[in-house]
Amino acid sequence: MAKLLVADGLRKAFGQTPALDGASISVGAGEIVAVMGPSGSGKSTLLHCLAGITQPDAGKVRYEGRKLTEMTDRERSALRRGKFGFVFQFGQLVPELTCLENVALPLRMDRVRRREAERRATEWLERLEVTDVAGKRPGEVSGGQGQRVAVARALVANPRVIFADEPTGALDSLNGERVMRLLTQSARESHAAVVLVTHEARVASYSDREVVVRDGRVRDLTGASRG
Ligand SMILES: Nc1ncnc2c1ncn2[C@@H]1O[C@H](COP(=O)(O)OP(=O)(O)OP(=O)(O)O)[C@@H](O)[C@H]1O
Repeated sequence: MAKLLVADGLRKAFGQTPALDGASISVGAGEIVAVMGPSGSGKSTLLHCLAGITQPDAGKVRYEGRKLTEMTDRERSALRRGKFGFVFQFGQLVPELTCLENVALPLRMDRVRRREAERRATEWLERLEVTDVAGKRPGEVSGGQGQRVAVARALVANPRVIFADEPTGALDSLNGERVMRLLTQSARESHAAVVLVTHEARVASYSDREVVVRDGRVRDLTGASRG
């Protein structure tokens, strides 16, 4: 499989605390990878480095062969806006905007006209089974609905990689399953890769491949099980 995103030998410390200690991982186009591991092992830091949000102290991240770690901040933000989508534990929707406007926002930032942006946002609300909340503000919807809106927003601009950090962490198991089913189904239909940080085996089971981060390093479970 062609490798879309490759990180090699990432190191990152916060003061005296090492978060990553030589972490390497690669993600193929359209591949869904679950990143598991104990609390504090470096999962979120790894995700932030892969997404170009955090600069590692050492090591390289390449997206389609281009080194994120050597881009200017401006180039990195352009790449994030154009190619990446994000879903966090708490939807992080803009509270003043309706759910429809939240989903349309990435398109509006790309200068898509309002009517077209809202038409495409409406399609995504339909796919995520949340058309009924289109006119509501995030404060007026349930946790599960809010996460489905956040997934719609992450996918609306046709990203190549979705970064999801504990996307079901604040949901009960039924809503968590629904979010995971819709997230992975939509990503597969869009041929988007997913980097999914989770500590729940049930959530990780939606992925194609599981890796474990321990003490700032990555172990590929698939490779380990082969011997
Ligand atoms: N911004 C920061 N400032 C200081 N220390 C940090 C920061 N971010 C992470 N760390 C530290 O780096 C280490 C790895 O943190 P990280 O959040 O990547 O782990 P995690 O595996 O995602 O944990 P969890 O499952 O609890 O979210 C931890 O010791 C953490 O306390």
